Amino acid sequence: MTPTVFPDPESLGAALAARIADGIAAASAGRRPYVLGCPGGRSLLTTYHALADEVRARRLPLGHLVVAMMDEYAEPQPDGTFRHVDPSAAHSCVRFGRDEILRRLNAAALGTGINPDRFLVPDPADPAAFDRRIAELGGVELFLLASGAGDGHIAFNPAGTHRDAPTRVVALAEQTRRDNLATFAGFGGRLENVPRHGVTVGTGTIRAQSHSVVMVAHGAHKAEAVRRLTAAEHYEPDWPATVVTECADPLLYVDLAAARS
Ligand SMILES: O=C(O)[C@H](O)[C@@H](O)[C@H](O)[C@H](O)COP(=O)(O)O
Repeated sequence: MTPTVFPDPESLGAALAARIADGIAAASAGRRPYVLGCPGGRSLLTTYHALADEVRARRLPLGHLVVAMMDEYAEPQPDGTFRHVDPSAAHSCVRFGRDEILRRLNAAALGTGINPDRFLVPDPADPAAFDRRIAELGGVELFLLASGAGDGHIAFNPAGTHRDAPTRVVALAEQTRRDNLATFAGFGGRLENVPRHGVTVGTGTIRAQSHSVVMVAHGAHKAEAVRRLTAAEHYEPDWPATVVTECADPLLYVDLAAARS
């Protein structure tokens, strides 16, 4: 893939937010849903911030926007089932989505905000329901993507994931857990604080259900991710983020620091 290089994460976020805002406006005019696939973590923060600015400046209504979070940490229960971690936890992707996306965008929307039933998170009790709901909505208009720095995980899909994997509960790879120490400061840098399981959108779901994708990588620590993604011509299971190469209308947005190193 050929990356589009931006000077810094802020200019990257501004360009991507303008693209998303165009899509939301078009969907609103056409009275159809606009499903936006969203990672938690640091990579898309500048985009979410800039999107709030776009929503405010363009007075965008958000009634057609569906925010689909790509994953959440999960805890095993005594009966062998799993449930989401406490949504008030600092590392919860549900918390991240509510604070960094819903609350921010709703505060910027002058009129209609995001309907609470249009915030989707895969449920460890019924992961397949997430894929069904996405399909019912007509797919994901734009899936925002990020790559793990150390192992190329995408959402929580670990190295070795099959390209057609559905949304499901997974055991987190140790390197994914190590990468996520940096993603969520609330772990206090202690690996034992990082949960061992998660519910994740599948690589197959991302491939089959996305109408377009933008993979974002910024910072010198993402240099290896950028190297792997630019070199990839097809899906490479040892770096699951390479699934981006097999998605419809894929783009790779990076900053100078990630591109240079
Ligand atoms: O946190 C999540 O929702 C994702 O599961 C995870 O895959 C994340 O996107 C990457 O670990 C990159 O994280 P950063 O963007 O913080 O580098």
